[in-house]
Amino acid sequence: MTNAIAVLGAGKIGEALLSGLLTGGRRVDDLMFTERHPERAAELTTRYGFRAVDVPTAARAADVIVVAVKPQDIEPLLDDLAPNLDRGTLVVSLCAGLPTALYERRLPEGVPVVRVMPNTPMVVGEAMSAISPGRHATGDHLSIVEELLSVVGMVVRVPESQQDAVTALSGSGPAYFFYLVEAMIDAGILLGLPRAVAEKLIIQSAVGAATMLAKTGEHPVTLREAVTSPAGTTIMAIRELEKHGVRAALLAAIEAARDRSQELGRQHEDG
Ligand SMILES: NC(=O)C1=CN([C@@H]2O[C@H](COP(=O)(O)OP(=O)(O)OC[C@H]3O[C@@H](n4cnc5c(N)ncnc54)[C@H](O)[C@@H]3O)[C@@H](O)[C@H]2O)C=CC1
Ligand SMILES: O=C(O)[C@@H]1CCC=N1
Repeated sequence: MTNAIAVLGAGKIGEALLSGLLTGGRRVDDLMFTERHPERAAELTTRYGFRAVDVPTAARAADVIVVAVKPQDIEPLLDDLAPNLDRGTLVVSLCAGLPTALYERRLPEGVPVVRVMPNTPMVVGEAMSAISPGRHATGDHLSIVEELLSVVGMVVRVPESQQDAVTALSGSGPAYFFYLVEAMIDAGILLGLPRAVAEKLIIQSAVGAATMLAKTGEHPVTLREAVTSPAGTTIMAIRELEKHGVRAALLAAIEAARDRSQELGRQHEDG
């Protein structure tokens, strides 16, 4: 088991990972972070007891460095990290779009890098994380990352060439479900239901449907067909969804997210 872990950038994902590792049995003394906003750093230290450190301390003390800043903030962070990093330290990037080659170019020669695309259900231990090795990452490095992330959800290995698609699908995916739930609650309001009732009905339906998908192993089409009675209510709704191009909208939306992930990577090609 790796010992010390440092998260660089303790925002939503950084906090979710650190708190998940703590809940999963890691010692608080082995969990540290850097954060550019002092109020945010104080908040995390007060809430969990994690140590706020600077980049040189993180680089010296940690076996694994997890980069969790926005892709747009990566350049100054790499400037800080490069002169301090030991080539044996494993670097794990959670940043959308950023290729392992960027880190390999900017950090000491031979540093192992693993690219990860997690998602926010990490806060409830239900993340979906996809991991890919960079040029110097071995099977052992992948196992270390798998062990770390399996505490906060499921982990799959994918080739790095698939990471932009993964980002569009599962990285952003929770937002699509939240958007759908939000719209369905609005529909409840349209039909005259009290908001609290509409919320309860839709959220439990979402939980139930997700649990059926995860537990029965049935194909989504089979599960939908079981709800769709001949000349019943569901088929009337499905006809409207088809008429309004919801399926095509989803395909186009996810393609746009994939394109944006690729673009974020290209913005750092000369870095
Ligand atoms: N939010 C999401 O659903 C997901 C985010 N990601 C990726 O995770 C990364 C973090 O995303 P969020 O947590 O949502 O962003 P966030 O904005 O909540 O967190 C980023 C944190 O990094 C800090 N920061 C920025 N530059 C820094 C520096 N040089 N040193 C120390 N701290 C610094 C910021 O103050 C902020 O607290 C992004 O690269 C994003 O692409 C990946 C999967 C899902
Ligand atoms: O929207 C974003 O760029 C990040 C990456 C995946 C989910 N959130």
